[in-house]
This record gives sequence, structure tokens and C-alpha cells, in this order.
Amino acid sequence: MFVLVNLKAYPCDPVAVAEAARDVSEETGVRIAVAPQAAHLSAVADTGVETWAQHVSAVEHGSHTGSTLAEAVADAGATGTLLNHSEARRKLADIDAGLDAAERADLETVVCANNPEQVGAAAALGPDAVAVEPPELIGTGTPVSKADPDVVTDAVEAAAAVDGSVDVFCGAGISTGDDLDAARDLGASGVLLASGVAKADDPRAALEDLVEPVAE
Ligand SMILES: O=C(CO)COP(=O)(O)O
Repeated sequence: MFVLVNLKAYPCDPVAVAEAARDVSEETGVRIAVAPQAAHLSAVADTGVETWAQHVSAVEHGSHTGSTLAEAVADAGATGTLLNHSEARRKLADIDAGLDAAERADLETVVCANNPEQVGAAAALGPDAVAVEPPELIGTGTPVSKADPDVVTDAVEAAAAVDGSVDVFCGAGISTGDDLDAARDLGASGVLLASGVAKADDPRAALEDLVEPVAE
């Protein structure tokens, strides 16, 4: 199971979370990556943790003020990027072009989607993975893998029907090892989470609990 921690714009210490994620990943053998604010990418990557961007713009080098250039994200140490999110919704054409930009910069990709139908559409664009995240459960602490398991199994089916090589992750309300275990049982190969770690009093303990079912 891949654990991808999206720090969104939460007021946590990105380097402290990154160091905890690096240590827990090394101790348990579980792949854990951290996606901080773009301005924190270098500092997070310097810890040695696997580092992801939250977004790259659908642009190439050029006159694109305010954009997040895929090449710049890679230069800062990111090896992957999220694309699209319920909290920052993109047009399909922009997701498609964002995937091209990520490929140019050799970044791994996870496209977020709100439901299994969108998962099918996103899978057709050829990302490395899609993450299904029902918006109504995001940030609630109620895990999608328990509250709405059909969403996960339907997402796995929808992606497989389009492109069997696209991994499916799930997110929204994931915070404990039980939640991760349930996600795995439903066919997800990773989890995408935010508040369970970014808002935890002790992010290291939160991560240790989260990966416990899949630790070596
Ligand atoms: O939106 C999410 C990750 O991208 C999920 O957020 P929570 O883990 O806070 O529910």
C-alpha cells in the first residue's frame, strides 16, 4: 500500500511531518510520500522523504505568470504530483495537459476524482493512478473505506474496465490502520489522506498507527 499525505494548506510544520514520514517509511518498509505546498517542496525533499507536488499547471516554459511549472517542481525534488482535487477542480482538458506536463518532467501522477464515473474518465487519460475521494467525507474523519465501501470497489472496477495498469487509491476520512486495512480489502493499492496526519497532535504516531497493518 502506498500512503500519500496531502498537507493541503494546513498550518502544520511540513519538515516535521516529512521527517516523521521518512522515519516511519524506513522503519516499516511502507512507501510513504508527502505533498506539501509548492513553496515547501525543496525543504521537504531535503529530508529525504518521497516528495510530491499538490498540482502542476498545464503549461510549458513561457509566459505563464502564477503557474506551477512541472519542471520547476521536479527541480525542487518532487518525483510525483497530484492532479485535480475536489477542492481545486480542473477541466478534463487541463488534467490531460497537466498529465503531459508531468510526463515531460518525469513525474509520477495521481489524478483525484469524486466518484467512480470520474475515475473511469480520469483512467482514460493514462495517469499512473487515480484516487477516489467522495467530497462529502473529506476532512470528516469518517473513512470512505468504511462509510461508503461501494465507492471504492466501483472505482476499482471502473478503472480496470478502462485501463488495467492504472492503480486505484482511495481517500477521505482515512486516519487509522483499520481504515487502511479496509481500503486494501476493497482493492485499493494506496490511500490519500490529509487531516489525519496534518492536523494530528503527533503526526509520527498517526503515521505509525496508519501503516501498522502493512508494516514489514
Ligand atoms: O482530500 C483529501 C486528500 O487529498 C482527504 O482529506 P482528509 O484525509 O482530511 O479527509
